[in-house]
Amino acid sequence: MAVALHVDSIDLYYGAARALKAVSIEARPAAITAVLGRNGVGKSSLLRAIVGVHPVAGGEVRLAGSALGKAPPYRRARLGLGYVPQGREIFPLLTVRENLMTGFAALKGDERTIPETVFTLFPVLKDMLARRGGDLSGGQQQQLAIGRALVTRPKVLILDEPTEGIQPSIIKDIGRALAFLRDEMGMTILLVEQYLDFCRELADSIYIMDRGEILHSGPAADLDQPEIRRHLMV
Ligand SMILES: Nc1ncnc2c1ncn2[C@@H]1O[C@H](COP(=O)(O)OP(=O)(O)OP(=O)(O)O)[C@@H](O)[C@H]1O
Repeated sequence: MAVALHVDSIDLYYGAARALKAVSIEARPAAITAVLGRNGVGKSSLLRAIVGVHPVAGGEVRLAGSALGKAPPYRRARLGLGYVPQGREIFPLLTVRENLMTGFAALKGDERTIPETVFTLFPVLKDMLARRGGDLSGGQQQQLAIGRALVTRPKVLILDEPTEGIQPSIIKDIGRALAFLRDEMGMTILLVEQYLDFCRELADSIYIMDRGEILHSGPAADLDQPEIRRHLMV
């Protein structure tokens, strides 16, 4: 069943520096929501707060209406949050199969299998199951990181700059995979990005962030507005 993710007015600090200021967003069920903004505006911090790897100082994250409170990351994974972190965080010395199996930690014993969808979406992973994660290209590692998140059977898939440093052909594969997960599996997807064209083609709705705050929200077509494009230029 498709579920929504709500972020209500969260604050996040690094020491005395406030990185998120009363940020509220909604990721609608079976839709792709993109958060855009320049370097350092707080996009990764927002995702880290949602998945519970950094504590919030105020506000609330709700999954399918239930507040997550102070639930640690492993519990959020069990409740249905899948996370693909920035930089992918593949284990370089583990094989592709072992990297995928690290997702089993979020599953009950009888659910510990790699879903066939992972290999349908990313056939290269099947060919490379016995290879070490560190031997894969950046794009293949990104596919592996998404595959590992899918192993946990997420209701909401959260991705931190999935196109960063990746060649165009693999960006297309990743875009197609995300569209399939939304359209055919009803998955709720939240991603942060700096690549405008990727978001314009793929996203249903967008948020624009600046200095820890949400400046604008609307349909992805808003990315065509000159004012918004100017704002996102580095
Ligand atoms: N561990 C940390 N300790 C202190 N400050 C941090 C830490 N992580 C991030 N920051 C600061 O918080 C702010 C937001 O960073 P964040 O990584 O969330 O931004 P971002 O929009 O994801 O940028 P990028 O695209 O570069 O990842 C920045 O000013 C950054 O320097």
